[in-house]
Amino acid sequence: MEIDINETTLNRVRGHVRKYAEVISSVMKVEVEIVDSKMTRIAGTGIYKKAVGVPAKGSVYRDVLATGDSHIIKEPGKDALCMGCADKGRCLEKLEISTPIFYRGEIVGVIGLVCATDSQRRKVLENLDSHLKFVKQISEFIAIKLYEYDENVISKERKDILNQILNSMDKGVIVVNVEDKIISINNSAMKELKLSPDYLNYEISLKTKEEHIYGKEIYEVVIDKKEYLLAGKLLAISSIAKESYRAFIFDSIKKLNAEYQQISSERAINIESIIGDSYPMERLKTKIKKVAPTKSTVLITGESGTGKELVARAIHAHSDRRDKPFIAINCAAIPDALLESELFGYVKGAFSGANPNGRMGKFELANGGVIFLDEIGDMPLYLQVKLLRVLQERKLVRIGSNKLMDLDIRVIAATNIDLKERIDKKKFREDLYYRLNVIPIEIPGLKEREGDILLIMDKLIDKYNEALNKYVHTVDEEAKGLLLNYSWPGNVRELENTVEFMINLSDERGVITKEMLPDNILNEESRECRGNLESREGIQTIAQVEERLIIDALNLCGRDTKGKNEAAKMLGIGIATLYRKIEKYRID
Ligand SMILES: Nc1ncnc2c1ncn2[C@@H]1O[C@H](COP(=O)(O)OP(=O)(O)OP(=O)(O)O)[C@@H](O)[C@H]1O
Repeated sequence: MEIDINETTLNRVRGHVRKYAEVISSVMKVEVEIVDSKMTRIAGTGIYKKAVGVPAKGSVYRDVLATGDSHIIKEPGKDALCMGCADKGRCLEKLEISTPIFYRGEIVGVIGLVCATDSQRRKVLENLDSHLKFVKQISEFIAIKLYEYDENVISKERKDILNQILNSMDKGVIVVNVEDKIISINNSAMKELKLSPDYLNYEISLKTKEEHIYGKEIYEVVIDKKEYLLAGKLLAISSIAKESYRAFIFDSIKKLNAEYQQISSERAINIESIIGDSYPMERLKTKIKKVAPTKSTVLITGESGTGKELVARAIHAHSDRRDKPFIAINCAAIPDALLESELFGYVKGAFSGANPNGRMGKFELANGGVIFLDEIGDMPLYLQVKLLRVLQERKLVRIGSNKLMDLDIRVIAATNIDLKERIDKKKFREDLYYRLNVIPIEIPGLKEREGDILLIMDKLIDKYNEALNKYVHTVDEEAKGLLLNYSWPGNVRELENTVEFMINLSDERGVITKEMLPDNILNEESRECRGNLESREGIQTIAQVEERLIIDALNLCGRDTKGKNEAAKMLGIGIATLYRKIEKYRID
């Protein structure tokens, strides 16, 4: 519905005007013509029907439009108003009644009643009062129609404006009526939920999970059997109609889902998640409980897969920052060129190729909570300088900005390489080392706490029995011996992969036997045997064994990215560790 500015006000409701003209004509048994403010006939009955769209000539209508006064011309041709009329002398009308139509204080048209015969004239004059009232009433009805028309235009306009605003929002918006049907859905929501406008009127179920992420409530949303986990606000919208509406406003699902998963896994992790009752592990747990409530920086050291991240999360879970973010970043897994912006963020237009709106860095995301800087030993030197400054000043500046931001953050760093050795090689700053090493936590390798192997294995067997729908209840003595003797270079991560492997191979007897163990464990056994048999000659250094194992895994899985990922999994080490070792041993 668009307004044509050249159109007269009355013409906008011409359909209604024509109906009212017919109504007057049939009730009063007279002919009717209705003209607009430009004297053009909008409606006409009887002989005037053909003249619709044609300008009326009579001077009476012009006078009504000018003065706003009604006129009753009882003797057409003789009335003073007829003097200037072009049709004077040829006029066949017997009686003419002209009534103005007012709308918002303006005269927008005239209703003209014309009697062409004496009998019509007589009947109208007999009931003149009630007829005049009736026409005035119709004139008001027309004004009401004009009002409704304008209100319609205004509300459509408002709706259009609102839709434009909603569709330009990043947030998804879904409006739902009392019957839980979708009555409006914006572009962001359609994009995020992969829905089309056809989903209007579909039923939607919105149930709160009574959990929050960054202050937003998490909802389980179901539309057409599709389930989504969304975080946002559900607002009740009051309306003048009886019906009430609710608007669900939510954020980018992918982003929040990723954050949600991170947070929910963080929530689930606490000191109880650290399995092991060996002496070193008991000491570790006591230390975690002691240091968790402080704000001091922690440096966790330990081989790959010993549970450094697990310990960092447990510290977070037992600190008073447990409801604040825990943000982890692996400094070795992110290319140097990107690491700086990942850590510190950047402002709008900081560099080409960046998000045009700028981006928060991990430090900013972790503000108020904990940042976990994994594999800190791999951080390039120039970033170590920047990190040191952030740690000293507790202030942050995004790349491309000069605005200082206050940081209230606890730093937990971790490394599986010898930082002292890196310092000697001038690859790690000594001052940063001392800044980080306020509370050192060392996690022993799995082999050094053999007592934990069976305990952790038992828990993992339960986990994978459930996940893979199996029922393994025993590991036979021979397999147990091999597992206990194995060197576990990939530590708990490797043990977990091994358990998953064994449970996959298990049969309905539910007993793990030697045949179900992965090759690397069996191979190590045969190498050990060979070593024994051939005495000192057969002994290799750990590094040699490690290099051999990596080459074997790469030969088996391939050297492309997918192959390397598989090889890392098979070896029980992280992908970043694998890359580092490939570089260390110069494996092609
Ligand atoms: N004591 C433990 N009890 C239970 N699970 C453990 C334990 N230690 C490690 N894990 C599990 O082993 C896997 C590897 O642990 P995590 O990622 O914390 O090791 P990491 O030392 O940080 O490894 P990387 O140096 O390769 O990053 C995770 O699935 C973790 O839950």
